[in-house]
Amino acid sequence: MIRNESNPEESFIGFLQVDRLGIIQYASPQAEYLLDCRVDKADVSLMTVAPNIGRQVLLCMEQELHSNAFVAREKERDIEVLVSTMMHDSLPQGALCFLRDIKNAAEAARNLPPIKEMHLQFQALLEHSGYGIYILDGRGIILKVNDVAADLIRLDKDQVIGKSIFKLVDLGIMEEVLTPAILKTKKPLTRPLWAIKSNKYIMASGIPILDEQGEIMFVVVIEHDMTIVKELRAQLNQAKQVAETIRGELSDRNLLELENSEIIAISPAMKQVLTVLLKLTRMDVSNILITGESGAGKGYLAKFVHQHGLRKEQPFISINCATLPEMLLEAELFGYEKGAFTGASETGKAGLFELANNGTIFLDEIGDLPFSVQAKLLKVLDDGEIRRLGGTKSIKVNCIVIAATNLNLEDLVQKKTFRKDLYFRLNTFPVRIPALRDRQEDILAMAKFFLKKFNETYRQKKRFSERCIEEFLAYDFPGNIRELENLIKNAVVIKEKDLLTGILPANRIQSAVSMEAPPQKQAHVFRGLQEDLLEFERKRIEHAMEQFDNTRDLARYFRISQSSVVRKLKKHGLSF
Ligand SMILES: Nc1ncnc2c1ncn2[C@@H]1O[C@H](COP(=O)(O)OP(=O)(O)OP(=O)(O)O)[C@@H](O)[C@H]1O
Repeated sequence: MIRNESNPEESFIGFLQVDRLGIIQYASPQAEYLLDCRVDKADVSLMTVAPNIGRQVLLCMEQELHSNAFVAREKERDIEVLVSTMMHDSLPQGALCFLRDIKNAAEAARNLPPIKEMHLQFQALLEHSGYGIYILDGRGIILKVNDVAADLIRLDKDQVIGKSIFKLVDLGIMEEVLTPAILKTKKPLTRPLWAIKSNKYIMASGIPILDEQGEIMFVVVIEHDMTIVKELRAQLNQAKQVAETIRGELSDRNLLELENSEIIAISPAMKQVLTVLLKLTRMDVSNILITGESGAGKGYLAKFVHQHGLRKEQPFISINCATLPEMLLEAELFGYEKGAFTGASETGKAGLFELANNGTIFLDEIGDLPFSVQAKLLKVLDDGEIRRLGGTKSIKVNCIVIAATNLNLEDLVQKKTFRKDLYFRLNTFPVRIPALRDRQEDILAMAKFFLKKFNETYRQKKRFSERCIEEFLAYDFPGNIRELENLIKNAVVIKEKDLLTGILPANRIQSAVSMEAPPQKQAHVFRGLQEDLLEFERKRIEHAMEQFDNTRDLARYFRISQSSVVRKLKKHGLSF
């Protein structure tokens, strides 16, 4: 509002601050220009430099008016004055005076709002901005303070206006404040403060207003109540925790969605494995070591990790470390430059790590990795860099590494055929897949899944007999899922009859089924005679159906009529 340009003649508004005796505390260059004086020493009275104005200002304080406006003639100028009294305990402590030359003002009136209007605007801004506002002079005396600021420190405005901020802090009336630091450094400052009395968290910004000499005229401090922001931050943290929980639940939901996919996981043990793998894929972590017996699904799950991860659009490169001799394996993994070895291609070749860049590389049978290649693999894991055979420059690669083995790597480390440091690097996220025999719930689901798959592939309508299912559950599946898959594929293709029986290796199944016998007898104790007879009848018919393929032969075998055979087949849901 005060135009503070270097040439006072171009300014319209002068500003003065006097104490309650009319001694000038501060005069802006504009005020000095209008009153034709210099206030550079102490104790200059307004009555001396501008008696007509001084008289009216003192009168205003005497009469305890909050503000007044008048026109007075000084030094052949008609000067319009707006007085704003600084009150303390309802007593005037001094006054702020805004001055302007009416003649100039008339000329400028087209551009400037009347001084009273400006004052009103200033007051409105002060009181209704929503921020706490202090205005202090260059000595730290509080000139103005609005209701919001007073409320934040739980004091009346009159208790602080006209007082030194230093004294108020010394007396413990106000707590930590910004102004002393700003007066010292003459620099703006923003700091969080804690208003103990109102229990509010405040963000305070103080700005020094400097005069032409670089001295502080005022300090304006604006306070923003951040309590709500703090509360919102607490709510946000709470929301984040909820989101984390939901994310955890989502991985369970993902498991549900997987029920429709080609991955079978009914048993709690397998569900746990999938939950862990889903977490790892979501976090895009590398160095996952999958262990488990041969055929348990290690390769299948490695692919699953890739397909459900952030890199699913990128390559999935798989290599069996047991199938290639040392030199070739090294060339496969890291590539080679032309002429690197006898028989090397003329152009050189990129290695699998390069091909898997940004995607996933799956190192199957990692326990069989030759010792010399282990050191090179360790370097890739540590530095994310490879060097082609015969090459000199390092190439950066960024891929998820998943390794798998059915060997016990710790044993290999003991036997010194596997590097300990590599084992620790690869084993960052170990996942053990349980053997199929240890997840009974999955056996039937898998069996049904493979039967449906191969029936579709080979256009068959094969189905399992009851005995077949009992045998599955009693069998120990040394070859795990791969064995089950192959057995069913074989049976679907080879067996003549649609009702599948005896598809497991005969020598192993005998003992397995007989071992299961006692609990079954136990179960019979609780069944009625009728149910037992029905089950006996069904089993006999199923056995007979393995030897005969029409109802006529069955009738002859059981020595009953053909129509009785048809009725019984229908009753048990059986057919040829
Ligand atoms: N969870 C599963 N759901 C459906 N099919 C599966 C599942 N896990 C494995 N399979 C099937 O089982 C077969 C064997 O799996 P995989 O080759 O991944 O076993 P592996 O543990 O890697 O065996 P190896 O140690 O001999 O390499 C695969 O052909 C796949 O079709």
